[in-house]
Amino acid sequence: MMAAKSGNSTQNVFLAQHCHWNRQSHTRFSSNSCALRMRSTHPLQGWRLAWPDKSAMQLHTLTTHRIDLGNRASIHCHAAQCTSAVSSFKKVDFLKLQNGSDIRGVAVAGVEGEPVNLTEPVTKAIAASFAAWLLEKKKPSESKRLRISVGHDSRISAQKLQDAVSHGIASTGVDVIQYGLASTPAMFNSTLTEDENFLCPVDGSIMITASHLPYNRNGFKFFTNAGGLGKADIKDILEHAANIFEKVTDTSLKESEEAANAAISKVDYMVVYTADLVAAVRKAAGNVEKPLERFRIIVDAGNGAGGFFAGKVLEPLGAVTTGSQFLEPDGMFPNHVPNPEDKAAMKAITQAVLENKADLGIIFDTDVDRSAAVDSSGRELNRNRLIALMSALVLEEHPGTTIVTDSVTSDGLTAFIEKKLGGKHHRFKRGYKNVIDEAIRLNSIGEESHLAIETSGHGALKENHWLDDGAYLMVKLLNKLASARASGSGSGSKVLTDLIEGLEEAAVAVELRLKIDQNHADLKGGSFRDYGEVVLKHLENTTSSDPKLKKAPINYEGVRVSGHGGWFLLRLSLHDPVLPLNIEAPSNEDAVKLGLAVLSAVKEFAALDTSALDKFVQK
Ligand SMILES: O=P(O)(O)OC[C@H]1O[C@H](O)[C@H](O)[C@@H](O)[C@@H]1O
Repeated sequence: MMAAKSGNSTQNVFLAQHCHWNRQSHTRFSSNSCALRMRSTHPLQGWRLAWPDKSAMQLHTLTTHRIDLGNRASIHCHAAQCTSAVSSFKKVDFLKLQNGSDIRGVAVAGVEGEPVNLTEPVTKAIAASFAAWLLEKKKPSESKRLRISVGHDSRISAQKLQDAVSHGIASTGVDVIQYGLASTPAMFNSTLTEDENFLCPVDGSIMITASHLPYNRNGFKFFTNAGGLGKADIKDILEHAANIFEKVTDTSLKESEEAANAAISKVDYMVVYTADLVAAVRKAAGNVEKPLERFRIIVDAGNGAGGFFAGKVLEPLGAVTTGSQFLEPDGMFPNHVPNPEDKAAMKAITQAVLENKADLGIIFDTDVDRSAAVDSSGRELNRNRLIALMSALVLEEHPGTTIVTDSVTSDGLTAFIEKKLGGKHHRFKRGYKNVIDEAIRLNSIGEESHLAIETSGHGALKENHWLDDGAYLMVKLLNKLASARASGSGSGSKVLTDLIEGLEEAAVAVELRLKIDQNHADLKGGSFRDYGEVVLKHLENTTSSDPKLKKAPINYEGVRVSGHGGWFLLRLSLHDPVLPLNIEAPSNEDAVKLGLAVLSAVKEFAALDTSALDKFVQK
């Protein structure tokens, strides 16, 4: 099951340079107090982050640098003054690697215009910074060593980044538990599992993934047992990483690698994670060993990390999975983009379901935090339909509960949740972390919510620790199939399709992404966000004078307007210099009218590329 833990020889190497977080007091430690602390406490844990560079004797020449992090925190960096400390690494803009609550960058060279910025030294600095953040947060006693699990998806840069992450963590004196190929939700789960045989629970976890992005990208998601880290913490970690990075030398890097290998263990954690999923379905079916016997279920993992679902979850439950496709990890993603929002991906799983006469098809994104399904007739159960289906299941268990969704959900979905299912639809913002945090907030103020879900296929349930887990969403569907069969109330995926009967769907539903040229003079040196806000304000003013259009009374991002039997939403992208425009309407003609209303308001903005909208209204 796992490799034995090797020794702990990292400690001698990391004795010279110390960067530490001091969130409360902003106190500066003097050089002497730092040196004393180092000798009198556990050498590598506590408040310090040690990044390897020089020798212990350089402790005598420590100087302190303080970097302010606004009102959240400050970093104190004690760096030995030594000319050999001059890093041979190029300056890196660490904050550019932030992507909401994730870190994303280019890890593989070869794509024009996309230089590599997620190098191994950068990765090490980020991992070391996360470990330092964790040490500061958990404040472990001197006798306890913290541990961080590290997993990755199928990307071709996974191995090299896993090594770099491991070395970065180990350089702080924190133990590293490598899981190898894993899913994002499994990584979070490892902070909750209580099983010392698997070295669990871990104190923190890092998933190496860039979700559905192209092969040359990669990135990180971070977890503690409180869930995924938020934007503010990621920003702190990146700023701290930049500071660490500046102090790294070639020699220090090499030394750290040799020493760090000793702090690394390997565990097959997916065994635990998949056993939990299997147990959940068995339990829902009334403790039947093979509740999915005679079901034919096809999995499409898109050559990402989700292939385990066929052999390790469905088959033990009795399902036949022949016809499943793209289960082998392949970081070049040769078949289709692993993304349940992608048309080609949905077409591929639909075809496989129909060709194999399967009862159900299941598709995951690369790191399995998103998913969708296809019923036996080839009907896609993704986007609004998946939300409707999950809402139906959750509202059966929790009548009247609030369903939190992202902002691009349809009016038909609201009507379905509120009129047909008797729940409440709280349409919030785009972004999986936003919807999850909002559901948690609602519960904290007394409004019961059990489901936070996006049209992207991210969905999190209260019963599953608010973890957005594509595999768990699919387990909820399997539970329904299994329990319906056990109770004799139905067999096959019709049970699921029947649940969303009455969901009204617009004949036309499009998303057009209007780019903002960040270098355009019209920005007057300002940010694309400020520019986008001006565009949105102007659209809001223009549409308010059109009697055929009505602004949505409650709306949390962008401008959402009803009219011509449909609606549109123009908002700022969470990450890109883009204004995504969603339009839904009963006919193409109505959709064009809505498109024209937007176009007439935004066309005067010279830095906005409206070509997609121009084309759409000319149809
Ligand atoms: O704002 P957009 O560019 O449409 O991107 C929004 C999406 O970004 C990422 O993919 C997040 O994982 C999703 O949770 C989010 O919905």
